[in-house]
Amino acid sequence: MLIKNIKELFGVREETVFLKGKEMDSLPSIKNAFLRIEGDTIVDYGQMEDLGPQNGEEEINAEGQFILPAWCDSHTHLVFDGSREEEFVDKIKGVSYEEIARKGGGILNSAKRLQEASEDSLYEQAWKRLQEVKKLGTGAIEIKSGYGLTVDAELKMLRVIKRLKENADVEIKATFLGAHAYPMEYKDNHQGYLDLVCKEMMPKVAQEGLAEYVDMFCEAGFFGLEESQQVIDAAKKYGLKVKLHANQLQNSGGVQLGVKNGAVSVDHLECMGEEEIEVLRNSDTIPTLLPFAAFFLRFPFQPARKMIDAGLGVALATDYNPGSAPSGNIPLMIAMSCIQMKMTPEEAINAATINGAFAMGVEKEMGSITKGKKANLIFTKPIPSLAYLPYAFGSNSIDKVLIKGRF
Ligand SMILES: N=CN[C@@H](CCC(=O)O)C(=O)O
Ligand SMILES: [Zn+2]
Repeated sequence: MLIKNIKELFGVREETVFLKGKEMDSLPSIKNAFLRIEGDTIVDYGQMEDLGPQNGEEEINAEGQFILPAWCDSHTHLVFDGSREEEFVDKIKGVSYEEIARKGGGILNSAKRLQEASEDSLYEQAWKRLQEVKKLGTGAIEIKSGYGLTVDAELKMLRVIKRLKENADVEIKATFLGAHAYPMEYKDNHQGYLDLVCKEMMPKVAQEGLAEYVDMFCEAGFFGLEESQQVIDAAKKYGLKVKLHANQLQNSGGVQLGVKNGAVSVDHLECMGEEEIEVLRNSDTIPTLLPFAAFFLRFPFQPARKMIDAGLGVALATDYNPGSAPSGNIPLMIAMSCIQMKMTPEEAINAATINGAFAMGVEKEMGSITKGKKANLIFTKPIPSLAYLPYAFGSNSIDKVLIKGRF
């Protein structure tokens, strides 16, 4: 397939490197470009004037359109049953997120529903969500368990993710999040639940190859530092990589714990001090910001500007889940990051493409326009500039999406 007359092709990179600090503000591009695809792979690109002889391949005219690499959403909870808008209304009326959780709402509410739902129903609901985010440009997505909280229900969730993986063209990575919340029956027996997660669930997850990552909600009131360390130690034992939900509600030491243990990423980061930034600067752990959760729960937005100005590279992800971020709309998330966190459009796009790809281990195949990578592309409608994308935040500026060489 040959795509011709592209107004501007963005995210063109010969080399795949995680972008940090000032590098994040550059999104290399080619104006008046062509792009050649063979099967599911990008094989060539350049300026129209350098397009050599054509060989009767299928042609697409992208006149007036920009093309970008598809998004890599490195943090979602896409598999869940139903929705939680009654809690949304409670929050409007003044009940806090923690209060809702203490009364058995929140994560436990979703867990109760998920335990009762059939695997087929969960699969169908998640499949619909996947189709919805694909239309908005998502070409790779990480999905966590964590609404099961029993051996059977956690495995059921992970099998749903496995099925999605087998049937979807979007790239999917699975994460085991058994340590998401303590079920009511373990309220006074945390060690009992930790043993269940580490000694019963995790061996099965590893044995069936159901997840590549282990995550935990590392936060006072959920999994404390010592409790999270137990989960990390078990993950290491089973050869699973570590991610953490950290510093959402407090400066709880989650960032430091993640860095100390070589976590791939620490995610959320609403509560960040100088020390956390410094610790991250001296590590390979990726800070992943989840602005939808801050927005939806009316928390302060993550200090993206401060972090990037301090030389850090960040990834952005939606956190798509029924409780704190019921949306997987990356164009909206990019707009929010520009408007509320003062990221430039280039920084936000890099954070949701190449840096997101690193945060979910797909950087060799996705996240940029690079020869040999998958043809995962977003075609915009005719828009005046790249900045128009976040500027016109309520409009859908996406015309079509190509995933692995297919519309
Ligand atoms: N913070 C922990 N877990 C999810 C929300 C879970 C929920 O409220 O259902 C998150 O990433 O925001
Ligand atoms: Zn999350």
